[in-house]
Amino acid sequence: MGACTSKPPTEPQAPLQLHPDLDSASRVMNIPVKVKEPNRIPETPVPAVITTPAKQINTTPVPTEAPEESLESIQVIVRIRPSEKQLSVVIKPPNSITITPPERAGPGNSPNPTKDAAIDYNNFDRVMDDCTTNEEFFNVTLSKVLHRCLSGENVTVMAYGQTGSGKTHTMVGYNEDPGLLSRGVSKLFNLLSEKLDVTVTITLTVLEIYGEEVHDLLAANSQAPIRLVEQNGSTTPVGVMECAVTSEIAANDAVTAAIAKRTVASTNMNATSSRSHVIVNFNIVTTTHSAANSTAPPTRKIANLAFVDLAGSERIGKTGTKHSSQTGKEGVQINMGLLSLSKVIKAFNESPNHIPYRDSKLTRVLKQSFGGNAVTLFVSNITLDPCNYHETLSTLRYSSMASNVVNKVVKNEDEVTKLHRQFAELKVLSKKMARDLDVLSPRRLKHVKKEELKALLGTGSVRSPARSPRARKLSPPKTPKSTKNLVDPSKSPKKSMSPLVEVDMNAVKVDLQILNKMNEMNEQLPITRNERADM
Ligand SMILES: Nc1ncnc2c1ncn2[C@@H]1O[C@H](COP(=O)(O)OP(=O)(O)OP(=O)(O)O)[C@@H](O)[C@H]1O
Repeated sequence: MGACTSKPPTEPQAPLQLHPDLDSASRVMNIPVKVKEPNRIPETPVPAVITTPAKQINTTPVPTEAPEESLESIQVIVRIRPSEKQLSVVIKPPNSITITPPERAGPGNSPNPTKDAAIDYNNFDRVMDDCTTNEEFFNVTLSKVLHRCLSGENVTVMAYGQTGSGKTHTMVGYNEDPGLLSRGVSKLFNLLSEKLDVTVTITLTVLEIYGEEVHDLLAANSQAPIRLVEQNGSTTPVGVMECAVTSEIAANDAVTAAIAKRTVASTNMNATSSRSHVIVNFNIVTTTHSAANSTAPPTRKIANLAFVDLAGSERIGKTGTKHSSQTGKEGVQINMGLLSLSKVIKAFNESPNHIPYRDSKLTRVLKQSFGGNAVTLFVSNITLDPCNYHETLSTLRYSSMASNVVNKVVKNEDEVTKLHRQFAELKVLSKKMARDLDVLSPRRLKHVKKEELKALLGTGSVRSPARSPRARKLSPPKTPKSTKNLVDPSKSPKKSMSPLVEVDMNAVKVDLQILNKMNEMNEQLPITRNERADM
């Protein structure tokens, strides 16, 4: 550790910022506002709304199957911030870290009770050491899952850890080394530029959770509290500004301007400490048209890409603030919000029947990312400075528990696409049903040749079903005469069949029941007689 060229941060770097129009003076505390060129990573000027001529469009029929649901654990990636003093650690790539406790855990901390007992964590998805650049970090994390947004899957990336551990550095970054946000936006637009058969619309919302208040950072009055409502199992903010973004530049500018309104303050632990949680949401609607059938409805997938930069947990004593000060009160509120998040994570491990999402605004807003419908990347930011030993252990403990949370990821489609899909499904089913019923109808059975029936029944020889002991055995006790001699198809081995009798045996079983019912009602008995006559 520590052999890399990146230096421990002595001077706080200027955060990635700031839009010239920023309206942050009233919210930013104790730090001067610096106006810089908005950060941009290499640009590909791609319009967000891409409409292609019909001839270039690929054939995409209406999907006839329900979207699959995949169960996926939250991916936890530990990132270590450079620091001058280092705890003794062993990192075993790619995913394990062992920490040896210091003799004393540092000023203000109690003596270490488990002296010399190294603590081993090996259930992370990845551990990235303090030499890792933002670019490398992006390449092994978000970059690998971003494409899933284009097929309608929600993706959340969130940074968690104590104050000053590098969450904003990871998420937002700096002009020279942009973070996951602008790298993610850049890659998203690059991916879209490669998709020629779709129309895409992207809208942006930016929320701040400050204490127990939710603010809309895109609104002119970003301090007006926003109400949350529960809708279809997830929490929706009411009346937030949605900004349509049509290019990478527009998206980055809008995000930079919004983040500049976030509340920050200077503490002993971090000169630009975030006093609120920020959630940047991109709502991505991808519409695919069918070139083969111009009357076919387009299919529409909807995904949410969320970047969550949490405020850091802090010990009021260490931050050098007073409980009664504004910064001290904010610290208490931040800790309370994070406590509710750790309770949610803990509940998945200890009492999964009740997950206390409703305990705070933070956990309500993040509900889909914990146990819900999202591919979640959980970045666990830590420092190895011995004086932060207990905080680092706590972060690792909760991160380890977070890796046990399983989400149900679905390819989201809009209501119209869903209805069309269900209608197409019904059509296929009803056709199949009609075909199966027709195969079993007395009229068709009369003409089924012996060989074909042999193949259908999967038997070496065809006997009169009435005389077959096997058939008798399989007949249900109260089967009406008319159908009791038909062999239960589920008991027959499935063999290849002639086209005439190409039929799903399970479907036949169901159809048999229907036939029985029909025969019961009509008191018709010709099937057995006809079969016997033919055989
Ligand atoms: N990987 C890193 N390499 C170099 N410097 C870093 C790294 N991570 C963090 N820093 C520096 O450490 C300081 C604190 O980082 P940052 O503001 O990202 O912490 P934070 O976890 O967001 O803190 P808070 O919760 O208080 O907002 C900043 O000056 C930042 O530049």
